[in-house]
Amino acid sequence: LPPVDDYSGGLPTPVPAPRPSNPAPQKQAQDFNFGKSLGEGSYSTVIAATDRQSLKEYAIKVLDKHHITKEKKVKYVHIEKETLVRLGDHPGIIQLYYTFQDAQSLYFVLEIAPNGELLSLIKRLGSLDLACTCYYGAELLDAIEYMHSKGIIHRDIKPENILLNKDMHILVTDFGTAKIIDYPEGLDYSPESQDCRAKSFVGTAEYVSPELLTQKYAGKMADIWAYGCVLYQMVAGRPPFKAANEYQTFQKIVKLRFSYPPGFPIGLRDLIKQILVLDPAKRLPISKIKQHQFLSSISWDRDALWNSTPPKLA
Ligand SMILES: NC(=O)c1nn(CC2CCNCC2)c2c1CCc1cnc(N=C3C=CCC=C3)nc1-2
Repeated sequence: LPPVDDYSGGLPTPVPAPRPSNPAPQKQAQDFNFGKSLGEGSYSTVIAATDRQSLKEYAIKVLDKHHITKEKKVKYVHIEKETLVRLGDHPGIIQLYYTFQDAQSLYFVLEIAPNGELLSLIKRLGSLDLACTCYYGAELLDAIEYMHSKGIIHRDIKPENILLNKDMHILVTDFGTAKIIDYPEGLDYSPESQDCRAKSFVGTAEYVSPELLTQKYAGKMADIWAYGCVLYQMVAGRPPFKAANEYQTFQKIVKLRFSYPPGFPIGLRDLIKQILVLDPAKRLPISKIKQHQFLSSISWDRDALWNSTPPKLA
C-alpha cells in the first residue's frame, strides 16, 4: 500500500498537511496506551488512546493495510486523509493531528469526542428542546457550509456521525465516504466520476436524498437533505423517513411520505418543509436556511458561535 504519510506510492502530490513550526517527532504505536474501542469499520477500528509522554488523549483510527488492499479501498483511505487535512481548521470537524504506519496498519491520530454521539443524547433525552435544536442545528449547518466551501461533500450526515466534545460542542466525523468535488481533471481519486453520479456509495438509508435514489446523483444538496432529517430527529426523537426495511424507507423518501408528531413546533416545521424538498434545485440553500426565523437568534460569526456556551440540556 503506498505509504499514506508520504504518498511515495506514485500518487499525485496531495494537499500538504499543515506542518507545525516544530514538527512532532514521528510517533509510533508504542508511544500510546490504547484503551477502549470507540467504533469498528469494515477495515478500521477507532480506539481511545493516551500519549504516554504528553498524557494527551486521542482517538486513533487503525486501518488494516492488507484488508484495504484486498478490498480495493486505497482510494477511500486517501480521500479520507485528504478530506481531514483540508478541513483541518474548523472547530466543528474532527481534527487529524498526524498519521503514521507500521507493517500491518495505518494510524490516523484524531481528536477525541469524549461525550459520544448526538444520537445517544437524543435517545437518552427522548428529544432535544428548541434551544438545543436551534444551537446544534446552527453548529451543524456551519460545519456543513465549511465542508462545501472546501469542495467536500460528506454524504453520510446523521446523528451517529455527529459527536460531542468535552464542552458539548459538536464534532462531525467519519469522512471515509466523502466526495471531493474539485479534484484536478485526471486525478482519479474519487470512486465515482467527477459529475457527482454515484456509481457505488449510498449513505445510510434514513438520511439518503431522493435524487440519489432516483437519479444516482449525489451533490452538495444531498448533505442539506440529511441536515433536514437531523433537524427533524432532534425534536421528534426519530428520523422522518423510517420503515420496516430499506426498500420501504426509500419508498417513503421518494414519495416524500412523512408527518410531524403532535406538538412539533410550527416554526421548525416551516424550515424543514423548505429543506425536505424532492428537487435539490428547489431545496433551501444554506444562505437561506441561515436567514430562517427558527435560527434568528444565532450569531453566524464563527468565533461567536463556537466559543459560546451550548444550552443546558433539558
Ligand atoms: N470513523 C471515524 O473516523 C470515527 N469513528 N468514531 C467512532 C464512531 C462510533 C459510531 N458512530 C460514529 C463514530 C470516531 C471517529 C473519529 C474520531 C472519534 C473521536 N471520538 C469518538 N468518540 C466516541 C465516544 C463515545 C462513543 C463513540 C465515539 N469517536 C470517534
